Amino acid sequence: MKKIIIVDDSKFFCALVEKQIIEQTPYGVITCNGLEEANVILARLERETIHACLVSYRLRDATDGESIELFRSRDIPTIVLISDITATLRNKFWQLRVVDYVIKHDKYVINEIIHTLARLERNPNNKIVIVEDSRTSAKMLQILLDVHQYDVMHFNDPKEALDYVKYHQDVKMVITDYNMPGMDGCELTRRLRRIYSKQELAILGMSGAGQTIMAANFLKHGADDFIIKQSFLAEEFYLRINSYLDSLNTYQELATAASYDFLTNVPNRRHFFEVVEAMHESALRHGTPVTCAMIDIDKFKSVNDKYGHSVGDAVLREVAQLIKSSVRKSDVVARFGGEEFCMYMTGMSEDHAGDYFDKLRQKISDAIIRAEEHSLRVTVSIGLCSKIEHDLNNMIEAADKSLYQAKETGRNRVIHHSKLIEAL
Ligand SMILES: Nc1nc2c(ncn2[C@@H]2O[C@H](COP(=O)(O)OP(=O)(O)OP(=O)(O)O)[C@@H](O)[C@H]2O)c(=O)[nH]1
Repeated sequence: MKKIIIVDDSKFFCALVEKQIIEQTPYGVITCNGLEEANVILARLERETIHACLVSYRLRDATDGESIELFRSRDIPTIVLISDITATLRNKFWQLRVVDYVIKHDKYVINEIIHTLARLERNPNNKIVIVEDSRTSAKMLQILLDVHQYDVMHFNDPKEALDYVKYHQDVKMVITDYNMPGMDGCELTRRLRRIYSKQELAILGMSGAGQTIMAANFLKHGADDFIIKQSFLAEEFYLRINSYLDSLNTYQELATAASYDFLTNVPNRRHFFEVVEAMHESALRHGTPVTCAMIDIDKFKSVNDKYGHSVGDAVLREVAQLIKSSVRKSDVVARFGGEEFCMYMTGMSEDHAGDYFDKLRQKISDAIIRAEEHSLRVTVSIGLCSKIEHDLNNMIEAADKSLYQAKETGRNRVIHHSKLIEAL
């Protein structure tokens, strides 16, 4: 487990922050009450085991930020704790490349610290693309972004940047200069906005001083913000970048939460139809074989009755996991409600689909599910439909009918709609 090192004179403050970090983050904590102790502890630890440190600017045995220099000399992301800020200190902090400073007004400062630590953890997954043909300016941005642990890529050529961002949906932000060979920053912004909305990608325009119209130009072309290269404060830059990326991440988390089932972490019914309707249209156009499957856990009520609801939940999670681990990337599986899952797959013949789902049924019935102090097995019944219909709902209905017959004829079996015994 990676560690956060706290260096502060007050044992009370250290204990308070330690408790919150342990409760709210995946990190362990080491506390030190002065520079001397911090030196001893740092000598004992490998750099890779330290996630970040919280360091008081003024300590009894180091009154002028010497503790910050100690941690920065080992390249450890540093958050400074301070009672007041001045212009001189601000300058000093950014020269030392600290992640942030936090003013110790009251106990709510701890929320700010946790927030900053969470952001540091997330940032390696936040990819930022810099598009800038000036080496000096690109280097300066890279250094600033490295302090906050962002995943940074640099392009001199806007066309190459456009191609890269087009095919890499994990890029969260583009920071682009205006004057560049081949395509200016506003044009690049306009083209990127054709592909990505503001909820998917943040764009920050940049240009040199004296181009007052540039801010309006960039914003008009779809940028979220604009900075003047030589004159921005590092602190202001971080505040802007972090605020855009925080909003983007929150939006994406909400979108994921709205599309995924909370318990099993597979897509929900709504998301299933959003994705599958487009796939179904394409399959109809190209004559691709498709199969719809309804998968339902047998006698699931008795699992809840015998072991309790939380074991029932664990069984649902495990079955979802078994199904998910069997599907191909191109298949879509969703929880339709209760103990029922629906699956849509393309490109498999009816016979193959029968074999495939029989293997899945077998895999689930063989699995020993461990939940709380219990070990149990469950079976599933599966109904299939491979007769392509214009209306996707008709296929799902046919798969559902087959599932009903699988249940009626003994459960733990796969029934294909083409083999339905209509009398039942
Ligand atoms: N633990 C848990 N149980 C759920 C959840 N959603 C639905 N259920 C339970 O799933 C059970 C479904 O029971 P039934 O519809 O009678 O079906 P069954 O017992 O699986 O019987 P067959 O489908 O006929 O084999 C009910 O007891 C529901 O309360 C859930 O999210 N968690």
